[in-house]
Amino acid sequence: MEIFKTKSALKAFLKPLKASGKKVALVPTMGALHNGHISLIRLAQENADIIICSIFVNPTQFTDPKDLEKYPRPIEHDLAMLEDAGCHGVFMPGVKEMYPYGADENWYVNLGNAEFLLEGEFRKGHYQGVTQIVKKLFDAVEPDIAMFGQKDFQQVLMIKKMLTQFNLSISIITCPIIREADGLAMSSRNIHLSATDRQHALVLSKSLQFVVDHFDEYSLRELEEKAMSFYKNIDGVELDYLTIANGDTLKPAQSKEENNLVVLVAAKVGSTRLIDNMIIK
Ligand SMILES: Nc1ncnc2c1ncn2[C@@H]1O[C@H](COP(=O)(O)OP(=O)(O)OP(=O)(O)O)[C@@H](O)[C@H]1O
Ligand SMILES: CC(C)(CO)[C@@H](O)C(=O)[O-]
Ligand code: BAL
Repeated sequence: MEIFKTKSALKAFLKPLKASGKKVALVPTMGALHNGHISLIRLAQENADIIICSIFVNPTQFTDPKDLEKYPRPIEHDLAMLEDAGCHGVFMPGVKEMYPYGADENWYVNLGNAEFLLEGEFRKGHYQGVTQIVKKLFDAVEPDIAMFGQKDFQQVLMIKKMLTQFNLSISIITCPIIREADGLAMSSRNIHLSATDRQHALVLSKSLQFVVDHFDEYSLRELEEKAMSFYKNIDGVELDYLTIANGDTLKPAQSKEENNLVVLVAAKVGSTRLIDNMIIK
């Protein structure tokens, strides 16, 4: 497995492989890898010849400086996991390599109204940061396909909008959410959960599962109310949103007859903010 710190070294590695017709997949991450990330690598292997994983904790998508500061960075462990998984190359640039003129670049990606809903409401400017760095990673790798997790449901929509704006023909593959045995969605931030938080965090997947399991029994708003009531009286858990939304617009669903429905949640558990979602249909 090769490690690249610069775009030019990465491009030099990929050039002959692309020239010989190899299909390249990019798996963008912020490191602190877990089995959710490895599932993205595995799916990439089924769909491409050369797998590049990027590890870059992108400062511009963090709206809370403390969140950025304490984001886990176990790089030796990450590299061992990627080597084991059979990844071909790891791109781990420094901040200067990605933002040579400073991180406050003054450009804008038109992401439509959904940019400002859900995560966009609680993390202002987050999706500008995400889509700008993903555009830079796409420019560096020029992959045929790129893998993203359904766990960041809104992120996938925003990245598809960015592709449209820049007329990029990269195929985006959305990978299912990998969960711990008890239902908690794997996340790099789970490491910050205390033993009590870890138990309390199960409320996210349980409330989503309730909506999926009881979808035929109640109205949309009743389902949301009942799922939100799971969060009452749990010490240290603070719900940001729980909504049944249209999976294309992310606006609250208006009818159970809509085709693409998803239930999404974000909550602070102790000092750790977690997100999760389940596709209803
Ligand atoms: N449990 C999971 N199952 C499938 N994909 C996942 C899972 N967790 C993260 N991913 C995906 O892995 C990619 C990299 O995510 P990232 O490095 O931010 O990890 P993370 O676990 O989501 O961390 P955090 O949520 O704490 O930022 C994203 O496309 C993300 O959606
Ligand atoms: C896509 C991404 C790597 C961009 O920094 C990040 O948002 C993530 O890990 O989901
Ligand atoms: N996985 C999403 C990246 C973030 O929370 O910033």
